[in-house]
Amino acid sequence: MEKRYAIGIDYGTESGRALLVDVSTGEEAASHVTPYPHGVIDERLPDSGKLLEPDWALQHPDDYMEVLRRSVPEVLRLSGIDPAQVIGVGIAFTASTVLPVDSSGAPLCFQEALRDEPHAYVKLWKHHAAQEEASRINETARRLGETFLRRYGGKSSSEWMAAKAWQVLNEAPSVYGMADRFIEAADWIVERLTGNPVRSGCAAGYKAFWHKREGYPARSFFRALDPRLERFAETKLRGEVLPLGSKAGELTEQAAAITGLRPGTAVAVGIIDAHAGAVGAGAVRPGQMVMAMGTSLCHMLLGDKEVCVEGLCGVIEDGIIPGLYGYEAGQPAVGDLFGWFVEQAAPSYAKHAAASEGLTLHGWLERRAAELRPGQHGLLALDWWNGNRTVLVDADLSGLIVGLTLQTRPEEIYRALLEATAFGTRKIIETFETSGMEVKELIACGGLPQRNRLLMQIYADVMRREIRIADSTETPALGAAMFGAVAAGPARGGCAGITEAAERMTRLREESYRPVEEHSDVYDELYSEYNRLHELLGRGGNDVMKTLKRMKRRLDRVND
Ligand SMILES: Nc1ncnc2c1ncn2[C@@H]1O[C@H](COP(=O)(O)OP(=O)(O)O)[C@@H](O)[C@H]1O
Ligand SMILES: O=C(CO)[C@@H](O)[C@@H](O)COP(=O)(O)O
Repeated sequence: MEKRYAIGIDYGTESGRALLVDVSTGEEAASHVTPYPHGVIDERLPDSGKLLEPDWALQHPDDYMEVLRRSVPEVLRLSGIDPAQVIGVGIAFTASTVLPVDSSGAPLCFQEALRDEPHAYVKLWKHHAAQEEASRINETARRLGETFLRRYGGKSSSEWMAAKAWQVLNEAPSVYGMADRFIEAADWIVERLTGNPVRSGCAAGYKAFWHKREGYPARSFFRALDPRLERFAETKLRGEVLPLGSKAGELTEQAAAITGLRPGTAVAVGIIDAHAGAVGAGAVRPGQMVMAMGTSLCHMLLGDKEVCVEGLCGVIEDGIIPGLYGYEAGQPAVGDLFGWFVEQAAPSYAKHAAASEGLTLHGWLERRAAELRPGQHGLLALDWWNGNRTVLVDADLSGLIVGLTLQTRPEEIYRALLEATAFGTRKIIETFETSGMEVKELIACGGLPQRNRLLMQIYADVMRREIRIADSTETPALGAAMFGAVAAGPARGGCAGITEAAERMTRLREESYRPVEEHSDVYDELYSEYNRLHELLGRGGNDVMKTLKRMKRRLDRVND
């Protein structure tokens, strides 16, 4: 029989990737990346150059269309397969990445009159300027005794739908008024492909307080936030919410013309990229934790019971694998933190040395840092360069390095930053365990496990656990393709369910990272100091980080 394929499209922070996969073996036939032409818009709007405030992060929705226009035809061309052999398409997307659209589903920023209006653009997941709204959501939900917040570890984040939409209402009420709906970018792309305005139960569950039996929080909650929000859920969040594994619809003629695929190809309901990564890493059993390690780090844990864990991002029934509870936790700066050091803080001599040795600066720093013994640099860092997502859930926290001296070298700082992110992950795992959740197995996926061996060894040492690595280097795209195969269904040569897709299409690498006892002993000591700093500065009543942030915001505004 002729081979059947699915395409997974993974919309990341900086770029979108299409992956063409054989649905019976998981063999990756072709992949293509389209960097977003506008990238992450965090300083100025594209056309007018209008300055954005601190903590803003926007995107241009046409960049997402560019991925459809370029990467999908390109994987067909590279593989040489007949488009008729592609039976399904799945979409993985960062989240909560949200945009306001008009009644035709067109983004408001496409309107000439709104091109100069920051609130008309996509708010990327790492847009952190709605912290005030998030804090008020938390206070109000607590005051009213709302139970939905328990599913999110007692706190909602400034990254999520309600905080972002409320920020639009507060700062640009006319834009809020013009928005027919606020939607996740994943759902927007699915709507472009199928014409169907359906919402992903995964994104709605983790990022918009939706629950499969209870729906969205009641009107009274939204009214208590702000009377203008009373009908927010039933108006601005309109659209049928479909569970993962369902078909959102079929490719329209128009979408087929853009992508080169056949009209009628099945399109799956969208999925958050990290969750798709967990599926693409083959996690289907309770106790498996997948760490999607890239710009940020998302920890996806499968469980067979619902436990409310302090400060975790969310527990959603069927949220990753139908039939299980999917837990999400995360650190919002991991690759980005190492990237910050390389781009903003490493001295020029290191850059020259790396170039003369034919290494990237990351590679050079990693090699040097690997020569150090754990603890030898005398440093300890808190990894909060982009705030803390779990367990403190506070975007206003910031980074810290303790122990710097006149002798401190760049590779020492680099190593301390790698370690800080590992300590942050250990804190998350320990929080799960003390809440009664079992973490039996660690699987890593994403860009970082392929790029930085030292980082992975440090994680194994800090966690005192073996870490297995997903075979695919593109697990979010693979997971999306798997959902595409499920949406197509067995009659068209696809899969009957996601567990079958995982059996057929995923595998782990032979090689794994194992802890080295004496390293782990040192890291136990350092971790207990990390923990002390975590408590002292994260919730010990010491507000120094918040004071500094407030001061910066005030002065940035004056400078505008
Ligand atoms: N060798 C390296 N070691 C550590 N971090 C790296 C290395 N190379 C790139 N990075 C960081 O990895 C991140 C990109 O990760 P990747 O998984 O490709 O992207 P995404 O999270 O957008 O899918 C960037 O933040 C970059 O700074
Ligand atoms: O927030 C989530 C998942 O909940 C991610 O989409 C977000 O962290 C972006 O991740 P990456 O850019 O893929 O590291």
